[in-house]
Amino acid sequence: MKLEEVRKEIDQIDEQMLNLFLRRMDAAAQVARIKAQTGQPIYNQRREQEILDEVTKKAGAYAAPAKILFQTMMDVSRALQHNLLGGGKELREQIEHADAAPLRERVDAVIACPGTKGSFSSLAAKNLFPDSTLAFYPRFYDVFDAVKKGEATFGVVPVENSTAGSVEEVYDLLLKHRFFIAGEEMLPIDHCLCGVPGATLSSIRRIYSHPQGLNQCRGIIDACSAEAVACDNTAIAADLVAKERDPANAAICSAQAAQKNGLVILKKPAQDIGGNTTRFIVISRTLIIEPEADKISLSFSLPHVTGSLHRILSRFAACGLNLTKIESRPMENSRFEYLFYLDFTGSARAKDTLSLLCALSGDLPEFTFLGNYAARRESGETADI
Ligand SMILES: O=C(O)C(=O)Cc1ccccc1
Repeated sequence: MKLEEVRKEIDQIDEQMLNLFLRRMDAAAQVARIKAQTGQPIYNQRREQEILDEVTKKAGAYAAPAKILFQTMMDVSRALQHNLLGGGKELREQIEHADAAPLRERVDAVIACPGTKGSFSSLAAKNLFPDSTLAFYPRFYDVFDAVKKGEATFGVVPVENSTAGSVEEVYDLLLKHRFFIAGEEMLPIDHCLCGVPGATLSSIRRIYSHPQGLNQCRGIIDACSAEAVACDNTAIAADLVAKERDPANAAICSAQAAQKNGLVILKKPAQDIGGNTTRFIVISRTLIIEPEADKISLSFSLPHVTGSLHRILSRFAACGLNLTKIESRPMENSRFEYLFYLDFTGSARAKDTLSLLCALSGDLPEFTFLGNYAARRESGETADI
């Protein structure tokens, strides 16, 4: 057979398959109606397993790809059924009625920031909320607590850095509180190594900073043969060094934190790798979706079944949504079970995306829609304090 002839045959098979697929979807829709009348759940694990076992038995050498094909068909059928039965109704209403007022215009908002004046988080907060009031809390934990108690409208916390990676503590707090993400900021981070007047690179014995700062500046810490001492925050480290007045102490912090405390800069930039950038998020108790929102965050857990993550990701890909970040964190009180945290490009207000989110909310254990917000590129600017 010539290539042209085989292609013709494939076209004919595809046409038949498409017709059969459409008939299968119509049948799945009828099942949804019957299940609604009889009050049966959409997901019937035993029946799905029986179908897969039968396919595997009959497909011979193609057992593995046939299983993927049938599993995917059952996934999309289930999504259709969830949508027909109004699954995820609450989520749909929440998204459709989300507050759309831009963050920058919320001048009455109080923004909880970790550390003290001059912390990198506060610089990110100033970029996001130029006219709002900042309130400082020592640790990330306290920022979440302030938002929970309503002391602050929003919180701004770092989630990942281009050199040091994810800030796991913040992911754990976010997944625990299930707050919404209302915005993000990409801040270029230029660390300063600084000490009290009179301190020099050779007088330094201890270097204080947040673990993220210490991890981003390993080279200079080793070059000074100094002890790395972890603090709650880079700006708190600068306050401490100024208070102790010991030329053996130094801090890794922002230029603003150094200046505020009258410290002298011994090395800038102090980080190991150029292009050092941290991504910060805005946490909120209420759902805010700004008009230009183009990034979606969500979390869920997955059953220990082969290919379960792949199956979910392929459903996002089918909607044209691109995965930009995935993180897995151990679940509290369950050994070796994980919560997955995902970021995608996309708008929750787009019809197909909203349908997918609603279907997943009925289908996945522990599903949480964490927000839809405007993705930031690097601004190249650090705010003044
Ligand atoms: O906000 C700060 O200053 C922190 O201590 C957290 C941090 C540390 C390093 C880079 C970005 C944020």
